[in-house]
Amino acid sequence: MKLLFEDSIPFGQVYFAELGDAQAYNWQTLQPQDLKDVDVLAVRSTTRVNSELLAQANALQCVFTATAGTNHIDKTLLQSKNIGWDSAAGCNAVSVAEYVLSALLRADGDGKISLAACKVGIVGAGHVGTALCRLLDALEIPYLLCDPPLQAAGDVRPMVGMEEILKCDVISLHVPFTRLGEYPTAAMIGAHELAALNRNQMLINACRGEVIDERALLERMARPDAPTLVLDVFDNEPEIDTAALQAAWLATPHIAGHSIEGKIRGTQIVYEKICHRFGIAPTRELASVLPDDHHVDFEPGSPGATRLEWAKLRELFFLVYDIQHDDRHFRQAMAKSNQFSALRKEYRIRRECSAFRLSVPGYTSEAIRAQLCGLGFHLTAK
Ligand SMILES: NC(=O)C1=CN([C@@H]2O[C@H](COP(=O)(O)OP(=O)(O)OC[C@H]3O[C@@H](n4cnc5c(N)ncnc54)[C@H](O)[C@@H]3O)[C@@H](O)[C@H]2O)C=CC1
Ligand SMILES: O=C(O)C(=O)[C@H](O)COP(=O)(O)O
Repeated sequence: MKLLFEDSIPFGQVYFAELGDAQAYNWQTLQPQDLKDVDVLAVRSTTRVNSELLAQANALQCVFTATAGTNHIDKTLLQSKNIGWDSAAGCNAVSVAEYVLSALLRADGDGKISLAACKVGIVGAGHVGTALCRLLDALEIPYLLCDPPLQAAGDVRPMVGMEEILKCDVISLHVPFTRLGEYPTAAMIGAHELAALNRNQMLINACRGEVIDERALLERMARPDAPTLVLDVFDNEPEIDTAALQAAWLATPHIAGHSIEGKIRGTQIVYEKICHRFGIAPTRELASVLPDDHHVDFEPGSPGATRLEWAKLRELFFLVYDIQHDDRHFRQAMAKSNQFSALRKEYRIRRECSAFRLSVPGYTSEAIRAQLCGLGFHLTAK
C-alpha cells in the first residue's frame, strides 16, 4: 500500500510505516502529481481535498482525516470518484472542552462573568458539546443544549432553540461548518443573533470561523455594549483579518483541539480505520506514544470543605491549560507578521487533565474528590 500522510500528523511515521510505503508531505508544498499511485491519503484540516488536488490521483482508494472537522474534504467529489473517506470523530473533544473551561475560569477571575451564577448555552451537542457538559456537570454549572439534528434523531437530552441559547450568560459554539442540508451552520450567528447579545454575555467560537458572519461580528464588536468575545477560529484561515483578533478579548490560532492527547488520538483512530479497511490487525496503542503523566501535590482547601473554591480551581486548572498564555503568544507573534500557520505547526506540548495525577490529603471530602475526578484528574493519596 502506498500511503501519503500530512507531516503534522504526530507519530505518522511510527504508525503508518508498518502499513506499507508511507511518506510524509507538507500541505504548503503538496502538488497534484504527488498523489500519483497513492492508495491512501491521511490528512489534517490544513489539506484541502478538492478536485484540484485529486486531478492526478489515479489509484486513491480512501482519504482519512486525523481531525474532528471534515469541511476541508469535498465529500461529493470523493463519492463521485468512488473514493472512501473517514474522520477521527471525537479525537479532540476533551481538549476543546478544556479550552472552553479555561476561558470561563479566566473570565470569572477577571469579573467578566460569575461562574457561581452563570448559565452556558451550548450549540452543537456532539462530541465536544458533550465533553463540555461533563466538565460543567462536575462543577455544577448549569447549561442548555441546542442541537436540532440530534433532537430530530431522537437524542433524549433536553434541547432548546437558539432564542433560549442567546439569553445564556455564555454561548459556546460546537457545530460543524456546513453550507448544505437541513441544518446549515454557515453564518448561523449573524447580525440578528449578535444584536441579541449584550456586554454581560460571552460568545466563544472554537468550531469554525465561518459559523459566525465575521463582518457582522466586527460591526457588533465596535459598539460599546458588545459581548466578551473568545475566538479560536477565524474566517479565511490562515489569512485572517486581524481586526477579529483585536475585537476578541481572548484569541488563539485554532489550537483548541491541540492537546497532545487530542492530536495523537487522531493518529490512532486513523491508523485503526486504515487497518480495518485493509484487513490488517492493529498493533499500535495510544499509551505507548503518550508522554509520562505529571504528578502534582494539590491542597484542595480546608478539612471539611465540600466544594472547590473557584480560586483554587483556577490555580489548579491553569497548571493544565491557561488560555491566556496562548492568547498573549498569538498577539505578540501576529504583531510582527502573520504567523498563524507557524504557531499552529509549532504548538507547544499541552496535556489534558487526565495526564495529571493529583496527590490530595486524606481529609479531602468525597464531594471534592468527585469534582476533581469529574474534571478528568486522577487522584492519589498523599
Ligand atoms: N478548534 C478546534 O481545534 C476544533 C474544532 N472542532 C470543530 O468543532 C466541530 C464540532 O466537533 P465535534 O463535537 O467533535 O463534532 P460532532 O459531529 O460530534 O458534533 C457536532 C454536533 O453539531 C450538531 N449540529 C449540526 N448542525 C447544527 C445546527 N445547525 N445547529 C445546532 N447543532 C448542529 C450535530 O448534530 C452534532 O451533534 C467540528 O466539526 C469542527 O469543525 C473540533 C475539534 C477541534
Ligand atoms: O479536529 C478539528 O476539527 C480541528 O479543528 C483540529 O484541531 C484542526 O487541527 P489541524 O488539522 O489544523 O492540525
